Amino acid sequence: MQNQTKQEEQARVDFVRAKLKERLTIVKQQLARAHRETTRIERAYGDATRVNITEIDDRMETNAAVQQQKTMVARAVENEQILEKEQQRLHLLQDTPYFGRIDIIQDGEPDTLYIGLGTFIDQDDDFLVYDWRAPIASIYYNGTLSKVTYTTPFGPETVELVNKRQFTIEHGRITNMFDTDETVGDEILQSVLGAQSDVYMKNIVATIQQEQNDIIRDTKHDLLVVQGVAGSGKTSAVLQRVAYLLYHSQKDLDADQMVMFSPNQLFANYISEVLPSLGEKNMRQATLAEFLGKRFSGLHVETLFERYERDHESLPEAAKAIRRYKERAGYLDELKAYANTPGRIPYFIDITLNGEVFFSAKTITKIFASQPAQATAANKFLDTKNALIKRLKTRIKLAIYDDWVQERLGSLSSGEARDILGDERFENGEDEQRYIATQLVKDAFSPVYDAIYNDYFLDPYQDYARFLAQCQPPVAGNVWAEMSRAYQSDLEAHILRLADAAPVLYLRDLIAGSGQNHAIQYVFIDEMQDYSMAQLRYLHFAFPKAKLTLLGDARQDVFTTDYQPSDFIHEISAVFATSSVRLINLNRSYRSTLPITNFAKALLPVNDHIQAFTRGGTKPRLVTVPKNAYRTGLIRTLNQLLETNTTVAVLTRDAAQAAQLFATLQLDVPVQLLTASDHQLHAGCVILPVYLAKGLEFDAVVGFDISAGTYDQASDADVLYTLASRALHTLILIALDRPSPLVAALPKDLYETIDAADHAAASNPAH
Ligand SMILES: Nc1ncnc2c1ncn2[C@@H]1O[C@H](COP(=O)(O)OP(=O)(O)OP(=O)(O)O)[C@@H](O)[C@H]1O
Repeated sequence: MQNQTKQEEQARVDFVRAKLKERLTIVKQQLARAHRETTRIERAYGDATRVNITEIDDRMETNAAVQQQKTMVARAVENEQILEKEQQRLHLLQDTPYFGRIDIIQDGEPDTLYIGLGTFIDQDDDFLVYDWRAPIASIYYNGTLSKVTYTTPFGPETVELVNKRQFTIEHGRITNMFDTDETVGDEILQSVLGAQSDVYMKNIVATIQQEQNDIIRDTKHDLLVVQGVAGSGKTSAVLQRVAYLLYHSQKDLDADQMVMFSPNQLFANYISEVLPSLGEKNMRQATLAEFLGKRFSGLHVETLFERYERDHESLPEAAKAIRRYKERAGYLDELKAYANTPGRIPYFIDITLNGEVFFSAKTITKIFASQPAQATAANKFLDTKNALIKRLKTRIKLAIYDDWVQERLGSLSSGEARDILGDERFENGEDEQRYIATQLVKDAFSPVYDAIYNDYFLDPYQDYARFLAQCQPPVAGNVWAEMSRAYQSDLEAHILRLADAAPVLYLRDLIAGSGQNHAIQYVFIDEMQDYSMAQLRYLHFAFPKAKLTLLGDARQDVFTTDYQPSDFIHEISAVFATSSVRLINLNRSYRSTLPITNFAKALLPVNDHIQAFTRGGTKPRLVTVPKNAYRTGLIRTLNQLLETNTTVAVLTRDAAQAAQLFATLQLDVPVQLLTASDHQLHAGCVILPVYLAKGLEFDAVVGFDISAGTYDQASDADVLYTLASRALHTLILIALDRPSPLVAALPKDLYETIDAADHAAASNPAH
């Protein structure tokens, strides 16, 4: 591009930055003033009004004056928050005010628009920068040079796009810029993808690709399913989608009303910087294990990782069949029918107080059974609860004349009596005594109240056991009975297996009428292939108002290949049959170099759809070494890789192998072991089992023990594919004794081989 153009563009960058600086000074002053104002109002009206704006809820407030003061505080706080957000946006724009420019002709008038992380308007109301999420900015991502139509809140608009320019601006200097007629050209993408990785994921706003833009801007569908090959930007697109949705529903949507289910805590941490880098708050994040664990107090719900490690030892055919049976969406339908069977009584247990039965299971059963037979279980349950509360109240009234109460009354000090009375005043001593006696009884009976309120009289675990007993099992009766026994003995050890967790929760929620969160508006599920249909159905039930975005890759099915057929997409559409569904396929893989993507895709039996992004690099290396002589070579390799790479990962088959390898290497390589309970990724060299690396990426990946015996089964191809596709620039596979047949069978031109003798000699000349 001509020098003069570049100078002109640089002059504009300088101009915008100067304006930004001016504005920032003003906003800082305004913010300081606003803060003083908030403090002043809060002080003036005292503690009663010191509220967080989000706490201004629908609690009844009788005192109108206080209400008015609260509104004033809320307004002041809100004003401060708006200014804070603006300050944050201006800071974001300082280094890189924008990354794109479009020249358009609209209604015969030429116009030039610059696109950046946020809108910036000067005092003359000129738009110096447009937010990348503004309707007109979609032209930048979607349009080629011609007439283009974009959607506005008032309907479609058509303009002519005459030029599109991309910039890389660092610390206010344009380091790269060029015009393109493609959607978003390859050159800048090349340099972004060629860079070293970080321990945090970066945002991709400057280089969003057209098909990713569709995911980001879809607001029409209740269910968006993104099936994308490894490294195709599913996670990236979905995070920009969150930012997009927050921008477009500023008034009605808060980040707290969005939940992202992440595959593990490392991943949650890895993506945690993307939204803040876009000037937005992070949405809520949870792993499925955390979500389930919170709902079962006192029980440990088996995690996917624990199950994977256990399966790895043995997974008999019958166990697979049982798991498939329980993980169907239909299993939950059967549970629902079971829960609402007319005349059926859930499994109730006694409510006890101090070791004595207070309300027996028999009494509770009678109350439940007396409800209209056709009512739902939840309605009957609610009526039962109300009836129990009523009976409790009667028991309290009667109990105040019991001896123990009268004795307690007699021995109360005047201080204790005053504490109980609080602000209550009575006309005569008798009423006062009755009040105090009632409070004493209420206090003594409070465990009963808690038990009723918290549904402790329902035993969903045993109720589920009864359900199991009446199922039409997919295996022989004695095998099913054995599973039921194992379920009971696990319960005694306070363990609930993963396949039973969502069903037990569902049963409990159906009966107790609980477990649904109506406030959540969006749920995002990453690595959807790791979820069973039953779990997805349960999440749909738990967040009934939420629109869902599911993303995943059926080919990175590390956890379930052993027993699940993979027509996932078909099934999923059936599970959410009532919603408006859109399926988007992402087939272009951006993460890895061309040789690594070509190698990874060759591992899969069906791979024609995977398109590699053409970024050059060295071929993957397969090093075969004797089983007991890998150490020296591996140490050398890792130390070498660390010289030129920010992140290096050694990926093992399971956690035990990772721990063992760590113990072997830790004295000679600066290396860290990562386990399922870790939250934080580190730069440098890490060792972790491959399943924990899902969703993550590293400059260099060393696959350890890619040997015959470790990766033998056809289904292991998915695990190897996941492993290989974690690498951005370098992939090295270490086979012990003999390489995995899955790799050995690949065309030889896809990788380089280094044989044992060379490796041993190169790694350890003393040998
Ligand atoms: N449009 C883009 N511009 C720049 N980088 C991109 C783009 N799309 C994807 N990438 C990069 O490609 C890599 C993979 O992206 P991401 O992790 O979102 O993919 P994914 O489909 O979720 O991967 P996987 O399923 O393998 O975990 C990341 O480094 C991301 O920054």
